[in-house]
Amino acid sequence: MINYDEAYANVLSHTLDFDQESVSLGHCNGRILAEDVLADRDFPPFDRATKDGIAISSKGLEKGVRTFKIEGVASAGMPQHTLHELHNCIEIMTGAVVPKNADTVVMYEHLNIKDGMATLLQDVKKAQDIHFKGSDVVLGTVLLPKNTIIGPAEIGILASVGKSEVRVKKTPKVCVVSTGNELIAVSETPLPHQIRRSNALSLCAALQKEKIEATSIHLKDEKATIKKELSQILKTYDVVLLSGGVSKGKFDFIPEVMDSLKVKKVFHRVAQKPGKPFWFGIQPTLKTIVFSFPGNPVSTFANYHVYFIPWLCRSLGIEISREEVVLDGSLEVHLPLTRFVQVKTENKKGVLWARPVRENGSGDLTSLVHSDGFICLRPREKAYEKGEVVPYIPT
Ligand SMILES: Nc1nc2c(c(=O)[nH]1)N[C@H]1C(S)=C(S)[C@@H](COP(=O)(O)OP(=O)(O)OC[C@H]3O[C@@H](n4cnc5c(N)ncnc54)[C@H](O)[C@@H]3O)O[C@H]1N2
Ligand code: MOO
Repeated sequence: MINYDEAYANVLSHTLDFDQESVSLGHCNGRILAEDVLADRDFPPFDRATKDGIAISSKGLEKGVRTFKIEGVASAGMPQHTLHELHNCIEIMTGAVVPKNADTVVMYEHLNIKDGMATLLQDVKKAQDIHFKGSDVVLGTVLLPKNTIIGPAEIGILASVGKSEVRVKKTPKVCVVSTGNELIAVSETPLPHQIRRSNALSLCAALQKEKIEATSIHLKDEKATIKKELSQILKTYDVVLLSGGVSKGKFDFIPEVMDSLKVKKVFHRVAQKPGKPFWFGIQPTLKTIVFSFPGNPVSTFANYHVYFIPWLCRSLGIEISREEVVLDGSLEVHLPLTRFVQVKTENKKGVLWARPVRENGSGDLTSLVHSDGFICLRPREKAYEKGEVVPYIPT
């Protein structure tokens, strides 16, 4: 049995390199950018008025002009006007192009306008209230580097540089496979010895958060069926997430079937709780990665977040988030297991405290709704005390 750090390192050394695809701008939220996105023009692309008022030339000001004859009106969306006289002005609206020969804007509140003349009511600074061409960034600047996670702010930038189609990283094709004869469909009524299957639905929902629409399949604990189905699944998908059938039971066929399908075991069993019987491997010819999670709901859920999410981030070329919280309670961790403890976090005066939630073992899926993540407690003799900073894995 290997320890958590070894298991984690092994998982991360088997990442995949995903291809790229083009998706429409409206469908790229949450995806990973596969190209650098450059400014296709200066930002802003022209000298832009930032107030509604008048545009004047500072040369007129220098010559002592304080009352300006209104020559015309420039509104946003109009081509650039020209200011013809130093003692004239052009009324200008926010977002309009500052006229040629003008270099200063004065807002209406600082003016008295009467009979086609605008008089300054207070001192004016040259170049005020203009957002100058290229003052944010110049043409050719990298606005979004490759591997950026696309969110609402990024979509605004992509739109402004004309990307109606965006090159993004492909997400892996994932198949979620649950196993177990006791498991029935959600819509069925369980007999006393049966339970409704929930793990696959939880996993599919978690994958949706990563913009992955997984296929879900349930298999009975029959070796021949599992072998036949998995043989096809391995050929069709990049990643298989299994739940159940990996411990020591007489009907836990997954490790044996994997072996028969030439899926190379990277490791089986990790010194951790929950999720000790976790099996991880790769089919080298097909390059299919197999995460075979122990079936207890909390074990599946914890292993998905502890191992699969970092694996996905690394495969997609994005940073693995490493968070820390302050422990709000004391806990013992017996050797040699690393513990992933469900916690509920609370921000108290800018510090994120994590309080362990009440739970009843890895079969207790009801506890999962009371937590927002796991803290990772490596094994040590000394108990973990309130106030210690520990790694936190959000769920
Ligand atoms: N002799 C040993 N027995 C067990 C060991 C061990 O080391 N030696 N490890 C225990 C640990 S730890 C875990 S975790 C479980 C994992 O077992 P399996 O991966 O083989 O999972 P199953 O036996 O198929 O199921 C376990 C449990 O979870 C329920 N389950 C499974 N799939 C689902 C699902 N899709 N939705 C809801 N619930 C599910 C299943 O009904 C079982 O109750 O093994 C221990 N045993
Ligand atoms: O992997 Mo198990 O979760 O300790 O019941």
